[in-house]
Amino acid sequence: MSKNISKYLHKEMDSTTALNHSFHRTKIVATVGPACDTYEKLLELVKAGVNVFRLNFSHGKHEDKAKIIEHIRRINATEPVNISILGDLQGPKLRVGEIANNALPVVPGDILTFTNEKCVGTMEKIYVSYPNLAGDVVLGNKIMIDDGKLEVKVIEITPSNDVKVEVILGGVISSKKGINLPDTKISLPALTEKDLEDLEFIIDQELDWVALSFVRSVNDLTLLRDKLKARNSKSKIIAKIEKPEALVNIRDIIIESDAIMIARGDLGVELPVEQVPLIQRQLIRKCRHRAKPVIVATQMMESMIDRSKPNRSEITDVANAVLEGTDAVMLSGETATGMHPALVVETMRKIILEVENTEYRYNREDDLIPQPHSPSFLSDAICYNACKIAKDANAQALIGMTQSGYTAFMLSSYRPKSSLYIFTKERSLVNQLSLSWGVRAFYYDEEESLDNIINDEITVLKERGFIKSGDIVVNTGSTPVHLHLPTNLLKITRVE
Ligand SMILES: Nc1ncnc2c1ncn2[C@@H]1O[C@H](COP(=O)(O)OP(=O)(O)OP(=O)(O)O)[C@@H](O)[C@H]1O
Ligand SMILES: CC(=O)C(=O)O
Ligand SMILES: [K+]
Ligand SMILES: [Mg+2]
Repeated sequence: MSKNISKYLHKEMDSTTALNHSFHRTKIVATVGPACDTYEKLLELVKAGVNVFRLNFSHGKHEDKAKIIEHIRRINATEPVNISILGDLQGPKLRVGEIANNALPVVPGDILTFTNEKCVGTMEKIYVSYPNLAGDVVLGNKIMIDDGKLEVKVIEITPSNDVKVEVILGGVISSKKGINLPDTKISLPALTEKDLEDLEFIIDQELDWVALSFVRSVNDLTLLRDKLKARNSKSKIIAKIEKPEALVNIRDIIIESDAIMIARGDLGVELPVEQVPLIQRQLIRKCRHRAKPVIVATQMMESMIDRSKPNRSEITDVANAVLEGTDAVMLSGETATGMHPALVVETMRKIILEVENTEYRYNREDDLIPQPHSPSFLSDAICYNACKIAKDANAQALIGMTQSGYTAFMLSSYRPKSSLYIFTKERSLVNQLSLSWGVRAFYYDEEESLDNIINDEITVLKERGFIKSGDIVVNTGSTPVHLHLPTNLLKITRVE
């Protein structure tokens, strides 16, 4: 064992031993809001099983977010966990302004007028936060309000650039509700002025993941990537899939992003909602093939916002997402504004564990083989065969090393039955990998020799009780160590 091993033994361990619950391999993302934004509440959620906290920049102020970030960092510093933080940008989302008395009931046949001049919304006029609405829509276009709960149709564009619409599906319009224009090409930039300000904050705060809403093309991602690079940010990018345009370009979008979120809320408004289940299934498959983490989001446990038990359909939704092989499942209003944030997380974790502990179809090396023409074919072949050998030898653990994260995401993408431990000297990755299926990450920066490194890794895991004498473990690594090459080595060991 190399001399500094003890320094790795104090903190960089997974949450399971210390928090005394079994490790769920499908990760849980929870949105932070007024219902859970104190230190105590956040800690409670972590203990219930949260791996990643999402800060939604569509709501709330920077100063409140800064406090939440401080709380989460304190939890990471004092508890044996590596909770990741995800900043979710609002993106080019249109919203109505303030509505008089926060409620405007409308019925089919009513005529409304959308204007870009600020006003309190009434039957007379409703403010929409988008100067080019009249320029972008054409007669007959549908406009959805409040995630599609209400629907209107464009009947007139006035000389003063107001948009008159007829109500098709009635309901109550309240302040600040989102608007979707499924048949209109919006001419808003991928990163609005608000997004750019929020991004500065996200970079300053060194958040682990930044999610870009309403991604339409690879260009949107390149724009964000360049902004991050310009400031030497290590934040990784999540492309939120919630526009039909994204589906057309999905191959390139997956390749260019670090992870994908299936944002079913807006997605189900932007295209026929009955298409969402199969899109979800296909996106998860495609992401696994490209070794990119994927999150299933929105309304997973919606009824628990104000009830203490989920619907049967929600339980089945979470279970099916796990069976489809998603990396993570996400909670929004359930934890942000709901009545039972910790109970929702705990319930979700139980559903995940039940499926994971009884369903062994994870190892999927048969349906994912390395592509011989890929630039990373050689290291892909190592990862593929590491998983295959781990399965054949019934290995207790698969142990990978990574600097870019690539090997971790690749090993994880096979959803191996063996436990997956990742060692990295890249501090930012230790938290970032909390999003990735099955991964438990450790900080480790020795570079003496690969023999020592592998010995250390096995020792750390043995000291923690993750593996014991007689267990078989499979290690991946890279040699010569000091050259930092992509993964090129595979070793199988019986633990002494
Ligand atoms: N500070 C806050 N952070 C997050 N959500 C909040 C906050 N305050 C209130 N909420 C409410 O909690 C719910 C959170 O759900 P979610 O994050 O999906 O919001 P949304 O507006 O539907 O999402 P998006 O803008 O990403 O489409 C929303 O209904 C929102 O109104
Ligand atoms: C999460 C999100 O943005 C959505 O579901 O639309
Ligand atoms: K958002
Ligand atoms: Mg959305």
